[in-house]
Amino acid sequence: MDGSFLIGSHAVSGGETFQAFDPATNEALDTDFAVSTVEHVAQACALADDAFDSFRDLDPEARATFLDTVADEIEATDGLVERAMAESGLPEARLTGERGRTCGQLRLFAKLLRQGRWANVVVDNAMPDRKPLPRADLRQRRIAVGPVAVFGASNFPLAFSVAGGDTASAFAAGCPVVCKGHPAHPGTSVLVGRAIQAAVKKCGLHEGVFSLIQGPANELGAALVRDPRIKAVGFTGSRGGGLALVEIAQNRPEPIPVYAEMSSINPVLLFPAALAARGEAMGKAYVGSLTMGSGQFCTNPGVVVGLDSPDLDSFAQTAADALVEAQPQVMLTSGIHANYDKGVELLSGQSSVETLARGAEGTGCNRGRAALFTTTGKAFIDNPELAHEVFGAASIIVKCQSFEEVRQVLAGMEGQLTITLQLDDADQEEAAKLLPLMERKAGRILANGWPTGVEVSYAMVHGGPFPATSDPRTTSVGTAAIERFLRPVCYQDLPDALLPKPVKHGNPLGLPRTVDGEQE
Ligand SMILES: NC(=O)C1=CN([C@@H]2O[C@H](COP(=O)(O)OP(=O)(O)OC[C@H]3O[C@@H](n4cnc5c(N)ncnc54)[C@H](OP(=O)(O)O)[C@@H]3O)[C@@H](O)[C@H]2O)C=CC1
Ligand SMILES: O=C(O)CCC(=O)C(=O)O
Repeated sequence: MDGSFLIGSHAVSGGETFQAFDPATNEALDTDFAVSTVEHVAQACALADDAFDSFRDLDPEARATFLDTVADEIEATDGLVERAMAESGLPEARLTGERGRTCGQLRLFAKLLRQGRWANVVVDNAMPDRKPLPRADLRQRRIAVGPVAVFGASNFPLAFSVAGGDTASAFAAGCPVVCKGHPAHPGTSVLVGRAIQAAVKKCGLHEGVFSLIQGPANELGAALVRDPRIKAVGFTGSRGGGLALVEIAQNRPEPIPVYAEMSSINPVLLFPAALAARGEAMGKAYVGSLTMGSGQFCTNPGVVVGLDSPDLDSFAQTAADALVEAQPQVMLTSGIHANYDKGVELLSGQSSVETLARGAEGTGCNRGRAALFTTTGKAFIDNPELAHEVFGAASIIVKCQSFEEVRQVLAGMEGQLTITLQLDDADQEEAAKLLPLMERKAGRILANGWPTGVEVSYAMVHGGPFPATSDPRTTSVGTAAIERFLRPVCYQDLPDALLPKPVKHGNPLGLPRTVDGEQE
C-alpha cells in the first residue's frame, strides 16, 4: 500500500506518519501514511491556482472526458473495495455499490457538461434604436469560482470522499480541487487520489488540477480553508467541524462560502390512515432504514412522530420486536462509536424518555447496538436535547395528542435534510396543512418511502436549512451541486474576438442559450 500524499503529479513521502485502524479490531493496518504539513497545503493551493485558468477554459467536452476518465481509472483500481472495507468496517456489497455510485455521479456530471445548460448562457442582443436609450449587447455565462477545498467524509469513503460528489461537481464547474482525505481511511483516499492523478495525466491537464493532503491534525484543514487561493469549501461531517470551517472561512480577509452538510434527524410523520392500513410493514421498514450501515447516514430516520393511538402502539411494538433482532455492526471509528454510545446514554438518561428496545449485544470492537426510544409530544417540545442528532442506529418515537401538537413538534425542530410522510389518501388533507411548514424545515420531502438512499439525479436536493447544511440554497448531491462552484459574468459590448467561446456570436460550442428572454 502506498503511504504517500499527492501534490500535483508528485507522490510525497517521508517525515511524520500516521496509521489507519481496522475498526473491527482496533488494530493498526499495514501502512505508515505520510502526514502533510501546512507548507504542503500551500504548495497544493499554489499549483491549483496555476491550473485554474487552463482548467476552467477547457471546452465542456474536454472536461467531460476528464470526468469519464476519472471514473474509468477508479473502476480499474485493484484492491479499492477491499481497502475501504478494512478501513471503514463497511461490508463489501455496500462499498461495491458506493463505488458504482461514485463513478455514476462522475459520469452524470460529464453528461451535464455535454448538455450545456450548466453554463446558463443568456444573450440580450443590442437594441441600438431603442428609445429613449439604446440597449448595449449583454452576454452572460457562468464561470468556475476558483480552487475548491474538499473534506472527505468518514461515512462514505468513496461517494462523499476524494472523488465524491463535492469533487465531481467542482471539477465539472472547472475548479481545481485540493482534497483533505478523512484520516479514518487514508489508504482508500490514496488509491482514489492516484486514479485522479492518472486521469489528469492521461487527459494532458495541468498537474495542479488535483492534490490530496493527508493527516490527522485539525491544523491542516484549517490551513487549507485559510489559504487565499481557495475560493470555496465542500464538507460533510460533524456540526462542530462544519461550523469551525465556516468560522475560519468567514474570518479570512476575503471570506468564502463553505458548503457544509452537517446534522439532521430526518423526521418521519406517520398519519392515521396509513398507520391503520400498514403499521406493521411500516414498523419493519423503519427499523431496516434505521439500522442499515449501523445508522451512519445523515439521512437516518432519527425521529418518528404520530398521534398517540393503539395503531401507533402496535407500530412501535413491531419496530421494537424487529430492533431487538438487529445485530450489532462495526461502526466507522472508535471515536464515532464512543460518540454514539454517549448520545444513546444521554437519551436513555432523560426522565421523559422510555427505552423501548435495544439491539442484540455483540462481542468485538466498536459494535453499534441499535436503540429505540419513545417520548411524548410535550416532552419533545420542552426539551431540545431530545432533538439532537445521535449519529448511528438510534431513533425516538414521539407520541402526540393532536395534529396541532404534531405541528408544534415539527415547528420546534431545526432544519433538516429530509422529512418523510407515511400517508394514505385519507391523510392527505392533514398532510397538506403541514406542507408549508415542512418546506420551511427541509430540503427534501418524501412520501411512503424512507429517507436513506439518495438518488443522484437532476432533481435531487440533498441540503436544507441549518444545521442540515450551512447554506440551504443548494445541494451536495445531484447535478445542481455544480451551482455551488459557479458564478455569473456579464460581457457588455465586447468585440466578438474578445468574447469567450460560450458567449460568442454564432454560438461555436452549440450551447443552449436564452436569447432576448426566449430559450433557443
Ligand atoms: N451528519 C453526518 O452526515 C455526519 C456526522 N458525523 C458526526 O461527526 C462525528 C465525527 O465524525 P467525523 O467523520 O470524523 O467528522 P468530523 O466533522 O469530526 O471530521 C470531518 C473532517 O473535518 C475535519 N475537521 C473537523 N473539525 C475540524 C476543525 N475544527 N478544523 C479543521 N478541520 C476539522 C476533520 O479533520 P481532523 O480529522 O483533523 O479532525 C475531518 O477531516 C461523528 O461521531 C458524527 O457525530 C460524521 C459523519 C457524517
Ligand atoms: O443516504 C445517502 O445516500 C446519503 C447520506 C449522506 O449524505 C451522509 O450520510 O452523509
